Amino acid sequence: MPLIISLTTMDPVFVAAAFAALVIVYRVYHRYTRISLADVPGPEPASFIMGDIHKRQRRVMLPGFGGPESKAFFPLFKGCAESMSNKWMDIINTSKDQSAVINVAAWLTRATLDAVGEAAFDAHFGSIDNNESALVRAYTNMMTDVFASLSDGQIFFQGVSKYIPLRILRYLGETGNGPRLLRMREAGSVISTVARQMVEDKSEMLLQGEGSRDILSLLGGCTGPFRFSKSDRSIVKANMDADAKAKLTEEEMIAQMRTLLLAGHETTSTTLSWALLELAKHPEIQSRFRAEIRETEATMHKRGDAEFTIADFDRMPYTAAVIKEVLRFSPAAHHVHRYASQDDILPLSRPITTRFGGVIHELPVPKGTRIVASIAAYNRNKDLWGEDAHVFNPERWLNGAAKEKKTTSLGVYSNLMTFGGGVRTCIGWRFALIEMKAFLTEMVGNFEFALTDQSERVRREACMVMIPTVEGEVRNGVQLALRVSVALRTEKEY
Ligand code: HEM
Repeated sequence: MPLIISLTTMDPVFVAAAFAALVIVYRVYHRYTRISLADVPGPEPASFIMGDIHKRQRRVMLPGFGGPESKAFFPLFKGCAESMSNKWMDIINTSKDQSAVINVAAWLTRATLDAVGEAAFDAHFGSIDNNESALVRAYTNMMTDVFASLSDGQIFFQGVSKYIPLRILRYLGETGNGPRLLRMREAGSVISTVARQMVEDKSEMLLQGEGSRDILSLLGGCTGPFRFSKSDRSIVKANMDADAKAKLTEEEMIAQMRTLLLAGHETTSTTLSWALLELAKHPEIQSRFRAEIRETEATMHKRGDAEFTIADFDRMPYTAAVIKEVLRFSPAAHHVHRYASQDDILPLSRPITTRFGGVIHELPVPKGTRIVASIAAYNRNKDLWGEDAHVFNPERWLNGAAKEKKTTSLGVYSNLMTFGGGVRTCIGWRFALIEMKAFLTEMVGNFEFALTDQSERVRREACMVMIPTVEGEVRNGVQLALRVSVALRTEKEY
């Protein structure tokens, strides 16, 4: 009571000032005693937003990327790999010493573009035969032309772009005339035209009852979440008749196709390129890998088959180990972005020392926080992968070392972060695995890969994916030149 009485007799200005001072003291006390993300040392983040639109679009596409669907594409991937290796064989046969220096990364970009075209859209781009088509020209070196070697000004703009309203950013993207923007718009326009044409062609085919197993057919055909209506001549319009929760507008469909075309070939070709570089650096690993391929071919011939089947891979543990190690060691996408949609607290597997010397065991993540999660750092974290985390060593997948230290279980495949994780996990990860098996067994079965004088200068250039380039020659785009020769077979191995 005496306190209340004395407060009521005090000068109100003094009371207000005292109250404000108390609030400030409390705020300062709270700021320095509470754990804050701001105290954790780390880089500045950026992000994109999750939401219902994403959920709906993903639900529409998911049926096309299941296990059986991806496995069914194996012969098709093998066909694309064979077309490429036939071309390499021609180059080698016409060279003087039965070997040739080939920019394997550039070939793989085109071969995997053909593979995603056939599998996802039942479209025959013919990129392996014709590297001058509009689509191939649109994609060739697009990532390095647009994203490589940014100037200080461009990096600064990227940093501040998160404070600029989306509408203004879009306007700048549509009207700006810098060479990178022009390149991106030109490529985008070619790719959209091809996508629209594919939708039209597929609509016509489905009308004729010729839908196949490709993803576009699943979107517009009878096995997907949409029903193709004969009274309507377009997949997109048919899709508009479908359940409102699971429909794509025309623009969304074209956008999805553009995403699939890009995400479905740059990532796989890049990973395959890094695989070949590691095999060239480690001839003993390459030989062991080839020996397993030969052994499987022998079994296959014995039973009267001429081609690998998907089941053969279950008997190829070293192949699986090489692929896992490539995915760990050289993840195509080096980081993913997240945006916290609600307040959360992350428990830490290892305490962090804050910038003020405090030790924290959990991390508050306030709503709205932008997060950059490093795939490359997770995949080479010594706590998880051991002291040799920075060494390319497929053996770790066979001797149990890869599993030994795991306290976490992350992602969709072998505790690797390569395909991301959670609601935005790579939709095409099974597709990619089957494709990589098809390409690697074809390439390593037929060819030997060795380093060249240029190999020392090969660098990963972060252009959304880690593109192989040559130091000092980034403007020349994707480059990974290896010496390729025919892998000899003994009499018995034919
Ligand atoms: C080795 C090959 C591949 C790698 C390393 C890879 C990696 C990734 C990563 C890291 C993400 C982001 C996940 C996240 O934010 O958490 C992603 C998303 C995506 N990937 Fe892949 N990817 C590969 C192959 C493919 C293929 C072959 C396709 C399609 C044919 C594909 C289609 C997509 C799509 C559509 C998304 C967006 C998914 C969503 O936001 O829901 N990817 N991929």
